[in-house]
Amino acid sequence: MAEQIKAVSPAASFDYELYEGDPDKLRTVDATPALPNSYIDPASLKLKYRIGYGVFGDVWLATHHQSAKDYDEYHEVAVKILHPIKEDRVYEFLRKFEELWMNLKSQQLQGVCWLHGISVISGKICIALRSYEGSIGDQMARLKGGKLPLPDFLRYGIELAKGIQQLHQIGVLVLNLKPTNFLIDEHDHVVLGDLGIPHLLLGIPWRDSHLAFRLGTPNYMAPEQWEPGVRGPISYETDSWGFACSMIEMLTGTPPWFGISVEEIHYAVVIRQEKPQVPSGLPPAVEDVLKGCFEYDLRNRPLKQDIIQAFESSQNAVYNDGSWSGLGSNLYVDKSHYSGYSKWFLSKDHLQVGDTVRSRKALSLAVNEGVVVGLEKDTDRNGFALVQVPNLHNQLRVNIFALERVTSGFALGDWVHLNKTNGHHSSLGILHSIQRDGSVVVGLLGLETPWRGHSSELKVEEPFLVGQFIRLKANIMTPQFEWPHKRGGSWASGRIKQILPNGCLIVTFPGRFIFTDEPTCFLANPEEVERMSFDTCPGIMEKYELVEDFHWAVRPVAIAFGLLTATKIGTFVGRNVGGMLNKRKKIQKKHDVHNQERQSGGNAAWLPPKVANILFKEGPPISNSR
Ligand SMILES: Nc1ncnc2c1ncn2[C@@H]1O[C@H](COP(=O)(O)OP(=O)(O)OP(=O)(O)O)[C@@H](O)[C@H]1O
Repeated sequence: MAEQIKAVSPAASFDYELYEGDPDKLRTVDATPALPNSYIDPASLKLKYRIGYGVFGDVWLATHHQSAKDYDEYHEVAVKILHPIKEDRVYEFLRKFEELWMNLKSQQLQGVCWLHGISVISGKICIALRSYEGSIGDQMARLKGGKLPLPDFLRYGIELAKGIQQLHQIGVLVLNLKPTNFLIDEHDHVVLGDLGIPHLLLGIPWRDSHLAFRLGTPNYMAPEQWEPGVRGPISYETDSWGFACSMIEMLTGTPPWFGISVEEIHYAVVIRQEKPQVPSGLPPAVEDVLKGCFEYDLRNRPLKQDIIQAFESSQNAVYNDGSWSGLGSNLYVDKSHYSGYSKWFLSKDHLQVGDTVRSRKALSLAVNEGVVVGLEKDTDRNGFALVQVPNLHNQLRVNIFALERVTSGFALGDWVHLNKTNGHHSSLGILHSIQRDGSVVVGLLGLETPWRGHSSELKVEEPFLVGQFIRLKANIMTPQFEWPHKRGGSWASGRIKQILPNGCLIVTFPGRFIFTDEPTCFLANPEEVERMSFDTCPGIMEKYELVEDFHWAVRPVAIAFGLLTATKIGTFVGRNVGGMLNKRKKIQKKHDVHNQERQSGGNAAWLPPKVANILFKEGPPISNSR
């Protein structure tokens, strides 16, 4: 494949000359797939001038010449010229693009920009789009303060959310949502100008190894987007984060994390888990849904449907001057979290009559397993279900948020193990979704996007829980992630602080004293660790070591306590032994005195006679030996 691509990619440094070779060379070698339908002959594209540049490449204005027997047309197009990718991967990109192109042509999506096709010029991928009036970014640049008025913000927000939803429906993630990628047509409607270029580039490296590949533009990237194989997977809710970042910029005129370096953004978003600030004064439903888009765990974020609903409900309540009546928008303001699940998480799965259900694990409700026999109104958000529980005469009326659906023995959030293991990624992960037909989506460490399969390929595993103590399994010599040692050189034991959606564990080591410049949290592959508990620790030493792992202060305190105890015992023993010796000495002395008295005739010369009489009233017979 590399040979064919080389045929269309002379290694000349790119200026804006067109490829002059034979595009048919792409299909010369045996078994090479034919040129994709979306392929544009580079000779038919005439680049005019550059109109923009970004993270993934430049945008040029160009003309696209199309001719056949009965027509000869020139279209003005915008050509996105990507940075060069590895030559042997160009065909892979063309194939992925073709899939997208076919989907778009068959679906006629309204909310996304019109694609003319794709070409390869001087070895660079060129995506030809319809030329629009400009972008929202351009419009903002012309406005005072760069802020859009609230009615425009809501209207564009709805159109964009619908466009994103359409792309999601054909399985495409945008991953590069930002105002410069929102294009405006002649009727002032907005469409998505980036149809998931980062998604198409997933796993395809740049030719220039110095060019950092990022799955998006840093200011708008969700935490899982920075390293999806580690903190992923990326999924539809990843675009909710990017959408909310863009909305904030449209409202305030400033992108989130403005003015700070890429490294600092990464540290703030991924490590410190900070969220962009949502401006106040918005209709409550919009504020609520935007805040929901910044949940660290993507499963807790709203989907596009929720966003559209919140924006539409608020649109009716907003006047042209930007003020809003508050009517209609309060309906959706419910900030409740059920034991760590956001309402967005809970509303993703709708119960139906006939579903097997059980209480959510974190709740102490007594429904082990039952069947839904009835649903009350408004079950999407806040309804109640009637549940028939075996051996119970009456049905239970339970808030639907307190219940989870169980299908083939699995429920959302279960820890699961793939029956077939694969060396490329972990086989232990977390169930993100299960349909009633058994199709499942699982988050697995090492996979950038969710694993999709059937429940018959999984088994339920004992869950890891936040707060649990863990250690590396004995057979792990080189863990996937850095793992600290104890002073003696053996692996330290840690405590689970957080569990990522792919099962990757964030672990702290409270038994280690941390110096300011040392990391406090470490990552762990759940397949490489085992749980520790007092009961399973075999000996008293192991139990003590577990206690030491609770806090770094345990050991010094234990040593201090030991020293104190030793000192006390020493003092105690010392005193007692000393006391006994003293007593003995006294008795001895008494005897000596006694003897002396006896020897001195019963009267100590130094004692008054009365006292001596008392002391020695039972004294020995008086002798006068001196
Ligand atoms: N199809 C188009 N029609 C008209 N103008 C366009 C089109 N595509 C892009 N532009 C213009 O080019 C500008 C920059 O687009 P470009 O996509 O290069 O920048 P970016 O979005 O910052 O980068 P990237 O998408 O690489 O992250 C846009 O703001 C817009 O003015």
